[in-house]
Amino acid sequence: MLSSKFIHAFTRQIYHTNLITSATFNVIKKHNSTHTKNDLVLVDVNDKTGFSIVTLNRPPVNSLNLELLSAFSSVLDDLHKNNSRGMILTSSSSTVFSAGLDINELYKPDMDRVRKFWTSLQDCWIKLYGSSFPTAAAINGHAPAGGCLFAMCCEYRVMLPKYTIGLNETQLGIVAPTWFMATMKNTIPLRQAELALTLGKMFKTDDALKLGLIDEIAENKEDAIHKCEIFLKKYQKIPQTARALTKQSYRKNDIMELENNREADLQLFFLAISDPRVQSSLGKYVAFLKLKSRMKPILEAVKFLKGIFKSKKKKN
Ligand SMILES: CCCC/C=C/CC(=O)SCCNC(=O)CCNC(=O)[C@H](O)C(C)(C)COP(=O)(O)OP(=O)(O)OC[C@H]1O[C@@H](n2cnc3c(N)ncnc32)[C@H](O)[C@@H]1OP(=O)(O)O
Repeated sequence: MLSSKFIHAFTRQIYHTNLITSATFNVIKKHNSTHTKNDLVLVDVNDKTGFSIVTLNRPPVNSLNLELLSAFSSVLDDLHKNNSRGMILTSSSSTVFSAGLDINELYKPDMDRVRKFWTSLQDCWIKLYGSSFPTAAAINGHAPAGGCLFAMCCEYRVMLPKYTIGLNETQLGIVAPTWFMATMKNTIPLRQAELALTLGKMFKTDDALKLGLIDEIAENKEDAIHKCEIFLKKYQKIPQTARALTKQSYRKNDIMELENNREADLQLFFLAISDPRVQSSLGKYVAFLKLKSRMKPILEAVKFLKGIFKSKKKKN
């Protein structure tokens, strides 16, 4: 049976696509500017296509904290209300799409804040995965864990070469929630999803393409956005309501599973982060990331010296 919330969402969709007149679309058309949600999420509507480029903008790595998730959730509401023609999700970083959940939200958490954090993550997933408007991701950098999740929620993925994408949770000693797994099962073949999830595997761009985790490779961010636009334009000839309801029907079991069990999912999350073994893994991971970040200049210097050494050897 459909949950009342889901029926409401469907009804709202029909209302939006059938009853809201072109006046709503004109509002979008007039605004060809960049809107900000606390600067953490930038929205740029193209007046010719009606597509919104939504840019995650939390340097250095777009790690998903409460504030970023709340801003993103509110952007998704706005796009829905404005009957958006389509969304392209990307990042303001030149090397990272999103580093996934902000580990600082999970490690030694404040319980009041972490409740809001997880609830916001649930909101974003429900709104993005079940959005009435078509979505594509221009993955212009690494996309581990939550970054991969948001990319997989979109209906089409274009990625730049030499980056990595995947649900790496098991490598951190944590278990991806069932709705993360469901999103991956909806994206790549079941058997491959099981292997990828249990191994916590991160895929390089080429391998992600072979697996079907992404749909295309682009030369640069501009090309990625262009390829996403070509994908979204395919829907311009398809009646909006039929497209939206087909997508939502396809994804409804996964969405209803979470909609109907939000509190249980929250309790499971609390249980996981209260486990001393999980906290210990997260603590080690935070320390590893910090060390890696501090070692960067040294590693880069070593790489540079190696390069000089190699070219001198070639000359001799
Ligand atoms: C318990 C149930 C919950 C289950 C669900 C979990 C889902 C998740 O999303 S868990 C998060 C998993 N994310 C990762 O494993 C990614 C970790 N980060 C990286 O692999 C790399 O940072 C990167 C490949 C994304 C980028 O590499 P790059 O060399 O460009 O940057 P770094 O020098 O590594 O990082 C810069 C800076 O950012 C901090 N940082 C990186 N990732 C996170 C993060 N996820 N949360 C918080 N902070 C992060 C890193 O420590 C550096 O900070 P400092 O310069 O201040 O040390």
